[in-house]
Amino acid sequence: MTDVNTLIEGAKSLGFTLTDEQINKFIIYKETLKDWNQKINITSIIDDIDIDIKHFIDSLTPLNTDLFTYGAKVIDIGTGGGFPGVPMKIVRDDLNMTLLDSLNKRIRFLNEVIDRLKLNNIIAIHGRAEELGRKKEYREKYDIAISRAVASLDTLVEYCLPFVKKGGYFISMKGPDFNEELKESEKGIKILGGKIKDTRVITLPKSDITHSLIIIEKIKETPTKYPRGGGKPKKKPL
Ligand SMILES: C[S@@+](CC[C@H](N)C(=O)[O-])C[C@H]1O[C@@H](n2cnc3c(N)ncnc32)[C@H](O)[C@@H]1O
Repeated sequence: MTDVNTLIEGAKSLGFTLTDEQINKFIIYKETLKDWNQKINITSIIDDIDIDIKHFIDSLTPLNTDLFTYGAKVIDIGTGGGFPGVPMKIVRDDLNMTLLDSLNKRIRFLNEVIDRLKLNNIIAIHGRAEELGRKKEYREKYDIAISRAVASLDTLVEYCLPFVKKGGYFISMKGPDFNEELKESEKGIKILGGKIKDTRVITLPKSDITHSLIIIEKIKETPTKYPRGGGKPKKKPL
């Protein structure tokens, strides 16, 4: 018998009462994750309770901001095994979700997850953020860009802010000590058309793990020369 209590109680303390259908989707997601993880490297977190807390519950924390309006168009950049995008989509079926990753084997895994969980209005795309962010079909088309554990914030703002519409938000999911990173990103945030709106520190339910959300509002269009190519966002952050 799969123990779903941690998931149910953790979600509840964030304000989400999971339906049987949603619980079932999390169970299938976890099975698929553990199964594929034996063949391809998706995550180093493999313990059942750890997956519930560090992947599933943690991924739901951004939904507690009031930014995710009904039907919002969201892109999860560097989604890996689908975090935070897939758990968010399980709980908020109305969201229009794009999952982006530069590793094609992870995209294949995500397509299987989308299929097995029968999720609609969600797509997994293969590409590098700094390349897709220059393309008309993706550039400034999203209400929210979100990213967890992909790069330092000064690099990440150049990956993510180009996708966000004016008036939308980039949410960076970080650890507890974000002040230094945030300071080093201030210049880039301004150049790319962003403005720091809020920072929130969250203790994950059923644990003593502290995480943070850095919320950046897009107040101006990103100048066309960004994101830069040739690996510059990473090698030489703004
Ligand atoms: C450490 S994993 C984190 C995955 C997931 N967000 C999580 O929190 O579990 C980082 C992921 O970002 C992807 N990635 C790194 N740089 C990227 C880029 N420039 N564009 C798109 N994806 C990228 C990697 O392929 C990898 O799957």
